[in-house]
Amino acid sequence: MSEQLSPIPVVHTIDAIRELVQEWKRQGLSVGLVPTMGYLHEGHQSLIERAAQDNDRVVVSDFVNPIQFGPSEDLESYPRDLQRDTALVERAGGSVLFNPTPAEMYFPNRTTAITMSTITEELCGKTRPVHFGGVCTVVAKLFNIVTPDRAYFGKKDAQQLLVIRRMVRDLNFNIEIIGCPIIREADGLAKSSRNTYLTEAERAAAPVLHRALERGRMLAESGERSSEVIIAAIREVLDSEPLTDTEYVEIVDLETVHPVPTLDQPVLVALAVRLGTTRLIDNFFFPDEL
Ligand SMILES: Nc1ncnc2c1ncn2[C@@H]1O[C@H](COP(=O)(O)OP(=O)(O)OP(=O)(O)O)[C@@H](O)[C@H]1O
Ligand SMILES: CC(C)(CO)[C@@H](O)C(=O)[O-]
Ligand code: BAL
Repeated sequence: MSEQLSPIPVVHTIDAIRELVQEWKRQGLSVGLVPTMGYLHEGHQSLIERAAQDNDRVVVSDFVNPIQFGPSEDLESYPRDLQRDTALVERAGGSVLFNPTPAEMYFPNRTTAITMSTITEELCGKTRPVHFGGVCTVVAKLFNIVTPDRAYFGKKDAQQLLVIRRMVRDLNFNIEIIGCPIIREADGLAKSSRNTYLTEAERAAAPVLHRALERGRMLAESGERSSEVIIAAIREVLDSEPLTDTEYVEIVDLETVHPVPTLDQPVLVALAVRLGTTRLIDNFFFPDEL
């Protein structure tokens, strides 16, 4: 089943996307996968453009994955606009949009899931306990359905990138994982589908996340190695904005995702902040190498 909203096909079934990819593989073409939850913006666009540079064909999945949302999270209100997404995928050089329904992706009596321990319990995992299990399960399914040569993930969701790399290593997926840089608004706010939830006042306050991280990065670049000092400096900037409610600011090891006292190895400096009801994340890798 495939419907023509624009010149690129929009495919809704697993059989149809498999058929398309198998035909490409018969022709010896390489395939990139960009997993998304839709409501696409320039962050997603950069992933698709990179995938189109590296591969002959690019599958963009557009699926708001119900099993990665907790019961009190925003599954129902998550923004959706398939028509706009299709146009963006086409402009960015994608070959097909894969937009299954939840019923197509999940059998009603599904009993198999991927669970990962330790690294999914840190950072966002503390307040989103079911999140990474749901992400790993859907990404593993997408990997099996699309069988891409390469898959593209944004560094904005840095813990997700570390988790997916680990899953690929642990379960021997023969897929190269490419981490892509964070795309930002002119005022520094990381682009995110959830930015649309912000009120005018919250949107005006939101660049404080990036300003706070830049303060931390400057300290690290000027030789500061104490996590405590850097975290305190980041928190001070966040606290200067009355609308912020900080969930965490942490500096973690890239392998264990466990907090480290000093920046003596490559680290991820990550934060999650609530502005009203909207939860935003941002980060930087130090050194910026992943
Ligand atoms: N600003 C960005 N720069 C680079 N990559 C991004 C950016 N925003 C999202 N991505 C990446 O796009 C992929 C799909 O993400 P998703 O569809 O959840 O978008 P999102 O804007 O992050 O949404 P949300 O608001 O739910 O966090 C992920 O790999 C994510 O890291
Ligand atoms: C990787 C992903 C598409 C899985 O649903 C999602 O977590 C996201 O959009 O980052
Ligand atoms: N980009 C992460 C998807 C989520 O927050 O559910």
